[in-house]
Amino acid sequence: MGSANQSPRKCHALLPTAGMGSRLGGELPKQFQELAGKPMLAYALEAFVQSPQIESIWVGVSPNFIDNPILKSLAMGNKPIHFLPTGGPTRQETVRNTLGELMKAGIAVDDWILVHDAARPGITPTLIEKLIQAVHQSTAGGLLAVPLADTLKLADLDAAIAGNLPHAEKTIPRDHLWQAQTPQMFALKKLHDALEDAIRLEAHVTDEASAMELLGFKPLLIEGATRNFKVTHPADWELMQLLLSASK
Ligand SMILES: Nc1ccn([C@@H]2O[C@H](COP(=O)(O)OP(=O)(O)OP(=O)(O)O)[C@@H](O)[C@H]2O)c(=O)n1
Ligand SMILES: C[C@](O)(CO)[C@H](O)COP(=O)(O)O
Repeated sequence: MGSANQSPRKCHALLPTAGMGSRLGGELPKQFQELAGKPMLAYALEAFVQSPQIESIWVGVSPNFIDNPILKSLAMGNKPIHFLPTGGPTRQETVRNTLGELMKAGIAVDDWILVHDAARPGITPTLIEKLIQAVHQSTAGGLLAVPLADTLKLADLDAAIAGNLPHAEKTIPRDHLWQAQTPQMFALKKLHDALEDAIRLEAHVTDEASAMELLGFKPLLIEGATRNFKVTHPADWELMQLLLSASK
């Protein structure tokens, strides 16, 4: 397979950062809180700045946060990082709005966009390269993901309704089940239009791949890494702090 650099289709990163981080808590949204010495968002930005195939980086920010000085402190390297006030009430609206601005800015409609959660600071240039190499010649796009390792239990619904401890009702076969990570890599306009449809139809879409799947695409699943887990709860924050401190 040829190098991604030979592809006429360029690659760009898009980081949605308009979430509240309510499950983590704290004074600031989690992506702007200091984790092992710098704002959590800085780690993912660094990984994309260091990835030679990434041409430009676009960050979807809540309009309420766009003038915050933290954003200025995040400028780094010689690659353009564009902070845009495109944050919306849901992740998919933030991504859709930011993709719309990329098209207005003249990014080619079939360029590759790698959408990555600001809350996954464990991403590395090696994982980004692996995704691009595997996906850049596909038609459907693809995403990092990890095969499920644990045994899966379905809890009884009655207990959940009554507020009691749940019981295992049955075990669900985990064969062929993967946990979706990010980056998720799709063509700019195809992804924009897929998210637009999903939002209009109020479809249950929690990542870019699910919007593409609704249109019949079958995105490639490329094995990611445990270190690329999403920081959602306080226990994730503590674990990520240990990991990032140890990698310094
Ligand atoms: N309206 C939203 C909601 C989420 N995100 C972003 O989507 C990514 C994944 O979301 P998650 O980690 O679940 O973050 P929050 O929505 O902030 O978390 P919570 O549900 O705990 O508030 C994060 O980079 C987050 O900032 C976004 O840009 N716009
Ligand atoms: C995009 C994602 O990180 C893939 O695992 C995930 O779907 C985001 O989930 P959340 O519902 O915003 O927590």
